[in-house]
Amino acid sequence: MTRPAPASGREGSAAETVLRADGLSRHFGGLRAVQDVSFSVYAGEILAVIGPNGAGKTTLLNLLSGVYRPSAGRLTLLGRDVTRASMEARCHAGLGRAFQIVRPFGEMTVHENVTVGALFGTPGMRLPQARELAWSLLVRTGLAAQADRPAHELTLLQDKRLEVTRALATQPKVLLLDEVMAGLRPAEAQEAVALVRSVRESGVSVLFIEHIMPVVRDLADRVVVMDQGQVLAQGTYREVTAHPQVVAAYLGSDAELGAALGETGAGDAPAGTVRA
Ligand SMILES: Nc1ncnc2c1ncn2[C@@H]1O[C@H](COP(=O)(O)OP(=O)(O)OP(=O)(O)O)[C@@H](O)[C@H]1O
Repeated sequence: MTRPAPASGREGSAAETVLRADGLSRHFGGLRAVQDVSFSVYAGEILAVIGPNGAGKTTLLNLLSGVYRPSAGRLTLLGRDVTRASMEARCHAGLGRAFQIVRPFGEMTVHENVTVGALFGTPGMRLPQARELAWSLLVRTGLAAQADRPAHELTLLQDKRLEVTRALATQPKVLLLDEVMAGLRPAEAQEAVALVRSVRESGVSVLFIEHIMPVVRDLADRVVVMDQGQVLAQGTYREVTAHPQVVAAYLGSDAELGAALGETGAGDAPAGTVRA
């Protein structure tokens, strides 16, 4: 499936759909944590998923990566139905994930940690090849100087770099990021933003969950807003932050985020393409 490229400065060419959710739902007993969620991630795109606490963002990420099976709906990765596929099968099919809480193998070196990611991500990859791939990725993500240090010695920002590098070592076409900016100081968050941009430049699409609105504004080509398990709006940052229901959802739940929305001057923005 193709459509015009997202609003990211690459208009004029058609963009391939790399990940497509159709009517994804996940219920826990009577609780509809995710309800009939549909969206696409396009090649070369950075897509943010935002929403107030409890909106269903993490559950959605768990549905995408295969931690949970959906109660209903369908997930397509690079044209292939992966709705029932295991986490491992999704990883091998091109889906990578980096977690908010980083859990490297602390006693292993940084280079060994990434090598494990490479071996896991590509069945049949030989050790020398995995070590070489790990090294090239560490150079790219700015961790080469730490390559021989035990992972437990890293700073929080370096930990996050390692988490992203390990995920990249599985050679994904789409990378899922779960609040990777959490806990970072503003200057560190800027470095992490640059890292995510470089991931995209390397040809990997990115879907990220984030609470820090300036990061969403700076990084996302498009934004999917969730509330109470459903998609409230999707569009560019300006479009979704101009959407009255989005503003209401945030102001009703989180004053800080509401203020962040206000700071965009969103009331002036056109809301024409936002779908509620
Ligand atoms: N394993 C589970 N069992 C039961 N309920 C769950 C489970 N996981 C999530 N929920 C519920 O589903 C709803 C959505 O939770 P989820 O963690 O996906 O939201 P979120 O948008 O990621 O929130 P936050 O921003 O606070 O992390 C919440 O009401 C939560 O309590």
